[in-house]
Amino acid sequence: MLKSNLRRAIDPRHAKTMNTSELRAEFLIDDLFQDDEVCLTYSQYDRMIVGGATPKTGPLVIDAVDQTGTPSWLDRREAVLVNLGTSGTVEAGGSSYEMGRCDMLYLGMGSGSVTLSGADAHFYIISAPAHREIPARLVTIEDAVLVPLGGRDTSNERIIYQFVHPAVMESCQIVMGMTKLGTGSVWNTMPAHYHERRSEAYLYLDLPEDQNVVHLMGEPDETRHMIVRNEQAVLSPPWSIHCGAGTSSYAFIWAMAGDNVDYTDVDMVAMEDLR
Ligand SMILES: O=C[C@H](O)[C@@H](O)CC(=O)C(=O)O
Ligand SMILES: [Zn+2]
Repeated sequence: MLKSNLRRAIDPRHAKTMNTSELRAEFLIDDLFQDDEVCLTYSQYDRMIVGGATPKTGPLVIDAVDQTGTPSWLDRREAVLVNLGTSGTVEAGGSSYEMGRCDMLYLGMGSGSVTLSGADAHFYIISAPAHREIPARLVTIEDAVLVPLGGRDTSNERIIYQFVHPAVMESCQIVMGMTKLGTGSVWNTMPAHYHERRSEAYLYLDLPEDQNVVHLMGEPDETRHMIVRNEQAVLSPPWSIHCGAGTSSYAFIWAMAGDNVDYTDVDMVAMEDLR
């Protein structure tokens, strides 16, 4: 079964009036992984699709998705699938890909329907509009470019793994990777930034079931927080910071889409400017 829903783009003037449940309804996706379901959220922020697929008892197929208005969802889009379980298989464009944990599979425009299987697999899905065909590519953690950041004295020692990134491969809009915090480090993306030219989605993972991440969002001088659990995702509008602190160490998958694929094109926020 495939379920998809639409989320509208929220203006920051509206966002700052929202209470906890209103913020969560617009910006948190907490139902990505349901047995034998594909669950897609189509966001009007850069028309990113953020989803999950859990092929528990048999294969799942993604083909037509109402919100895209095309016969097959990748007719005018590209996608990246990440296996968060153990071994899993993805079939697309006449090829079959075996995926280990946290491998990322890039599928270009025109890949057609996608079949996902693996009783112990569950897949995180990101998609964005594309303007040309780029060949599919399986990117493993060995293929990723590592960027160490932060330090122990600021509780943010972490490694950025760039998977779908100009340093590794071409894409149309998607820039995507994973960040793992060192033991004892809890802060991600601090000092904070936003990027007016791209939207972003975070999926928190490797967080123990009884722990939380306090995710910070909002304009730099009007911040709000959401309490996030393991394997829940957050939509980050172009006007919003996106960072957080966990009650333990964790990792997260970040994915962006927008006007450029320049990872460094960010609007940094000075510590003293946060409110
Ligand atoms: O624009 C870049 C994204 O927000 C993330 O890659 C940031 C991140 O992983 C980190 O600082 O920990
Ligand atoms: Zn960012």
